Amino acid sequence: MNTASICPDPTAQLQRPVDRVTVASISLANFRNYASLSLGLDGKHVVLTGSNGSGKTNLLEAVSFLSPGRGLRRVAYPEIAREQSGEGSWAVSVTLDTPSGDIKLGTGLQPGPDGSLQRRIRINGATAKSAESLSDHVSVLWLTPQMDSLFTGAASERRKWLDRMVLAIDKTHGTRVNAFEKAMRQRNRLLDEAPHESVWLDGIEAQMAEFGSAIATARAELIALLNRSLSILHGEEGTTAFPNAVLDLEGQLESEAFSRPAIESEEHYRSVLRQGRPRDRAAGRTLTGPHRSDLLVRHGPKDMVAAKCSTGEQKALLLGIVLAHAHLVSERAGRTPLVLLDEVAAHLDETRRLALFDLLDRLGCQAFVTGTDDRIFLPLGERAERFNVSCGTILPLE
Ligand SMILES: Nc1ncnc2c1ncn2[C@@H]1O[C@H](COP(=O)(O)OP(=O)(O)OP(=O)(O)O)[C@@H](O)[C@H]1O
Repeated sequence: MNTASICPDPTAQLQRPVDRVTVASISLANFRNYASLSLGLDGKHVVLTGSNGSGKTNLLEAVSFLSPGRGLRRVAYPEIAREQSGEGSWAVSVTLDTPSGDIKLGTGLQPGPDGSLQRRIRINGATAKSAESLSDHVSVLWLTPQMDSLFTGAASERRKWLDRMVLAIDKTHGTRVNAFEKAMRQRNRLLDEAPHESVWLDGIEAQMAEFGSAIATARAELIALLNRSLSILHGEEGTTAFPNAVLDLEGQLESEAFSRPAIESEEHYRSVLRQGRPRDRAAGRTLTGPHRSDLLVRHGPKDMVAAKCSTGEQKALLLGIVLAHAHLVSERAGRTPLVLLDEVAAHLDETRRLALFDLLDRLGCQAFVTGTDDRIFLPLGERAERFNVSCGTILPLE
């Protein structure tokens, strides 16, 4: 049965108070160009400036490992270990400051009982079973230069982004996506090797329909919630700095039978899969399902698809969505997320930059921002702690 529901009524307002969660300290061991680092913070925004290649993004990446997945660069864990060390292990330890007290989180690649390196998660000193447990304590959102081509690039990247946004408010979403992909691989193999095994196919397609419709439901709900947060944060039209983005899901399916209204129906998807066996067998893959859908983003005021907007407009739309997502996560989780903005401020004109700083104030979350020029962050004044990053060391700026 399809049980996915991020929120039964996407238009409902949540009234719960929001807790402010900040990083009070962070320690790194053997993490990229940091042999070891220990940094105390005071809960304000964190501005990291320094020359290219000094280690600014690396620190943001370390913070991004406080969420499930492979961090903001999406690399294999062994790549993170500092090359010069000759070891494969690395560690990130963070103390969070929350209204209910400090929480100590640790993650990294550490040798297991058999000596092989495994990702470890520790929460308040105890080993946690999975990285999803981190989501009970902190949410981490980010915008990086690698995301600049999101609107013009492959649909698969937008789906991954969308799923990551769902994951930030529904920690079971990753399991559902993995289960769907596993079942789809099994179906593709069976169609190829034993297409007449209809009982097996029925069973696998039932699983695909269960997880596939749950994925589609969760994505559709996230989009409804995000559109609402976009309107609340930026106004119906958006501001001059952040034009409102309007999000939608497109089927992008070769079969009209799996159109948007039907996407959340498990029974319908199961029958589409059954009927589509000959065609999918000929194609060598499953042609219908949530793995073929796309996230559509439009520039609201211009009523134009994001991919056709200027580079600056695309950046403003992206940033507007990330901030709206921060608003949504605060509301749903009842606590502010950490927001990592890598090389974002330098690409904004002064009006947009000041609007960004104001929005961060409104959201109340702790942001980690990077750049090569410290002066553009001066308007943050007392709201931020400023640091210089240089060859794997981080020192406060006066
Ligand atoms: N596994 C590793 N071991 C050692 N050094 C590494 C490793 N991975 C990356 N580095 C180094 O880390 C350095 C800093 O990278 P980072 O991406 O943080 O720079 P940055 O300060 O964000 O620079 P930019 O302003 O150019 O974006 C790079 O010089 C890179 O060679």
